[in-house]
Parts: sequence; C-alpha cells; structure tokens
Amino acid sequence: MRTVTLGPAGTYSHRAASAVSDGEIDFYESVHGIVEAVAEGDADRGVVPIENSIEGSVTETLDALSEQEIAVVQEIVTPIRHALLAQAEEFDVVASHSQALAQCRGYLEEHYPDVDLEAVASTARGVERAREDSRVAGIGHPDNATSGEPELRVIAEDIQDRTSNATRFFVVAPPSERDEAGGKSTFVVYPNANYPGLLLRLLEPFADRDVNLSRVESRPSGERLGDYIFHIDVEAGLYEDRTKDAVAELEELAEKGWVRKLGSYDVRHVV
Ligand SMILES: O=C(O)C(=O)C[C@]1(C(=O)O)C=C[C@@H](O)C=C1
Repeated sequence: MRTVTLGPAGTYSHRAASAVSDGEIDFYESVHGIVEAVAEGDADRGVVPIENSIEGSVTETLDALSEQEIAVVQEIVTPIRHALLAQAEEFDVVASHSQALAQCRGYLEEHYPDVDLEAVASTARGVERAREDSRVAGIGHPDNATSGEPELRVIAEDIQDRTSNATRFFVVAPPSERDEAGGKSTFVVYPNANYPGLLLRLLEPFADRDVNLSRVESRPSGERLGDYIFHIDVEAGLYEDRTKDAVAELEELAEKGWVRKLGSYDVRHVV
C-alpha cells in the first residue's frame, strides 16, 4: 500500500503516516498534491493535517477536500511539541510551516522579537534550511536534530504556546473506499444560496435528531463575495438512520448546490 504525505521526511504528517502505514511512504510538498494523487488513484492513502488546537483549520486541506472526490477513512490525533533547532545559538531567521510559526507566536515574540520569520512548505523543510544555513533556525519535532548532517542543536524544547497543542489529521482514500461505519462522519456542503437563517437551517437536521456536531467551518466558494462552502463533522456514523435522515434533509436544502459525503471513520490517538 502506497501512502503519500507532506514532506520531506520528518514532518508531523510523516510521523502520523508512519503510525498508520506499514508500507511505502512518499512525500509531496503540498496538501493539494497529496489529495490529488489519492483522488486520481496514484496513491492508496494520503495523510493530511486538518485542524490544530491552537491555530485552527488548515485551510489548504479544507479547499482540497472540496475540490477533489475523496474518502476520509480515519482520523489521527497527535500531540505537537515543537523544538527550535539550529547550528548555533545565534540566528537571524526562523523558518517553518506557517502553522508551526503561528503555534509558537508567543514564544518567538518573547525570546526572539528581532528575527525574521520565513514560512516554508513544512516543518521538515524549515529544518533543512537550518542545516544549509547557520543563520537560520527551524521549528519542528526534536527528532529532526539528529536525522541529518550537520546535526543541529536543540536550542529550546516545547516552545508551542500551549502544552496541550494537538493536530488532527485525515487519512484519505479513493472515493470507492467511502465507508458508512465509524463513530464520526464528514460532509462538505455548497448550498449555492444566501438567505437569512441558511446556516441555521443546514444544521437543524442534525440538532433535531440529537446528532452532535464536532466542527463547522466555512470557506469562501470563490464564486462571489459572501458565498460559502461549509465543512461539517458530526459524531455519528452514516450507517445510522438519524444521520441518513439528517443528510437527506441537508441535500434538499442544498438542492441548488451539492453535498459531498466524505464517509464515516474512527479516531486514533497517536503519541
Ligand atoms: O509541517 C509539518 O510538519 C506538517 O506536517 C504540517 C503541520 C500542519 O499543517 O498543521 C502539521 C502539524 C503541525 O500542526 C504543524 C504543521
């Protein structure tokens, strides 16, 4: 089984993928690339970050999920503990994924108010920048310090702004693998409509059937200002009548647009 995830080796996505895959793992430099590879059948599984407890949604993933036909077959939740890695104590630039820079914003402002922040494709890419250039520090998992040459110093550990920092990842598969079994389900809804109470009406079918929502996000549709695509996670499986009935109502409400059922899945916690 070929799994693809965000690279290079050493990203948090790679760590999450290693926990669920015993086969080959290949790397892409963008979430869009990963989701597209799975949708087109070039890979069996993709592992992509969806949400962080400090910084919120990974918007590139939300957009990729609404643009491609894909299944979500598992959720992985993992703690994120960032280290500052560099060749020396002195540096001018901190390079990392924008999510990681944001998760450490308070620490960086307090300890390194004058450094430049450089957003790169992943935390491991930032660590590579630190290996290539002694004026650059990277933020990533501390194991990255000794996984290449030259070895890097761990300047500080646990620099995320909250100790409870955690990220959710989706394991995605080709659409034919969508499952109805699982404790959670994800939907992407484009109502293609705009009237007072629209969002309320989209959520009522779940509330009426006692289905708990665990996430609602809106993303601009790109069609016109104020026009949204909604991402909805619920704590119920598609095999349940209450979920099926709620989705049937949702589909009626979104008849001018579309509803994508990404499938039902279980959650695995990985440390
Ligand atoms: O850059 C990485 O290491 C990733 O796997 C991406 C990512 C993210 O996009 O949220 C994953 C986990 C952390 O929240 C920081 C970065």
